[in-house]
Amino acid sequence: MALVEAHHLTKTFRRPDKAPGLRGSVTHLVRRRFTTVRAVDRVDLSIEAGEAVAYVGPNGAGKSTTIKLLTGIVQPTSGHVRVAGRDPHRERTANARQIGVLFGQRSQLWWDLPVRESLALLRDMYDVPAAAYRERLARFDAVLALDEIMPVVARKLSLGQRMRADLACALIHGPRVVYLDEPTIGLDIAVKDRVRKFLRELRADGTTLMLTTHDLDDIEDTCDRIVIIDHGRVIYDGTLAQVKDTYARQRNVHLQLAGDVTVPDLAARFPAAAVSAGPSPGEFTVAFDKAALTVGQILAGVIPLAEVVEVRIDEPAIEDVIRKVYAGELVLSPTPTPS
Ligand SMILES: Nc1ncnc2c1ncn2[C@@H]1O[C@H](COP(=O)(O)OP(=O)(O)OP(=O)(O)O)[C@@H](O)[C@H]1O
Repeated sequence: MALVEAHHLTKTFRRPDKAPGLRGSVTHLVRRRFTTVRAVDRVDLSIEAGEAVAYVGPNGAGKSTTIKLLTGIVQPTSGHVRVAGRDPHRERTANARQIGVLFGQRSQLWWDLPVRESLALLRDMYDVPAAAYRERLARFDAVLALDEIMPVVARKLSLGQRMRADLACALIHGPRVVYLDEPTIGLDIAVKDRVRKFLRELRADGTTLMLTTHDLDDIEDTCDRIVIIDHGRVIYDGTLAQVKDTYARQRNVHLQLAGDVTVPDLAARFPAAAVSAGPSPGEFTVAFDKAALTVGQILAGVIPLAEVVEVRIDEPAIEDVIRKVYAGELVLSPTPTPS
């Protein structure tokens, strides 16, 4: 059985349907009307131990609500969810021992306590053995540089320091599954790198990760699998490589050539590609579908025409694909087949 299992998981909220202003409030008191919002709509998920899954979607897609369902904070309206065989809502206390949660926009630190004391409180709450506690702190310190923030009262931490401390708090009890909701939001590049490195190490240790993020570099750095949600529904679930291969097959090869080669010369060689001249003499870009042509074939076609001084290949970025999905320009099939 998978570590995280959801079947037709659904959460609806009732939102008051109220006209603005005092008149709207009074009318609402007399005649209550509500709109039902399906925040999560028949979501199926199956995450195996040790996987790192990116859970992405536009604002309001239902990401945070899914995390809240998996952590047991909210109860499903319908459907089924199990984490390590447990019902997260009904068995909240037992579930809390096996999961770690980080909400990037909210802290779980005790505001008036130094970081060291927040960690010690969590150690006691979760009955973490002394040796495991010391070993974990040492390991976290190596990547998150905790020592320098241990004596600082939480409310005096900068955002980056707070996130490092919160990550340690979310993991001090050695959870099997970690849910991270926007773990790098608002952080500068140096702290982002530190956090991503930490996530990679966690993953290497066999911890299962589920990550919601708007920062696509987080995904490329940490996850192999991506689940895209929109309007509460899963619209794609597959590997990152599959998304790229299936929906981002366009490749660009930039060539610097020595000799009298023209765009028509190259275009005649590669009728299936689009050839354009670069900004300097001898520079060309060959844009092609990787299913139709390979870089090797392009080089083999160019070498008889001119000396190749430099070659650069653009890999498709996952954000291009996801941006198109968000903008409605690309419709992903839920079970894509690789080309
Ligand atoms: N407690 C609530 N009461 C009413 N509606 C809610 C509640 N929580 C979430 N919603 C609605 O459910 C939908 C999904 O919200 P959710 O916060 O899960 O989205 P999200 O993908 O995490 O968005 P974001 O990227 O902006 O954080 C939205 O329409 C939101 O307004």
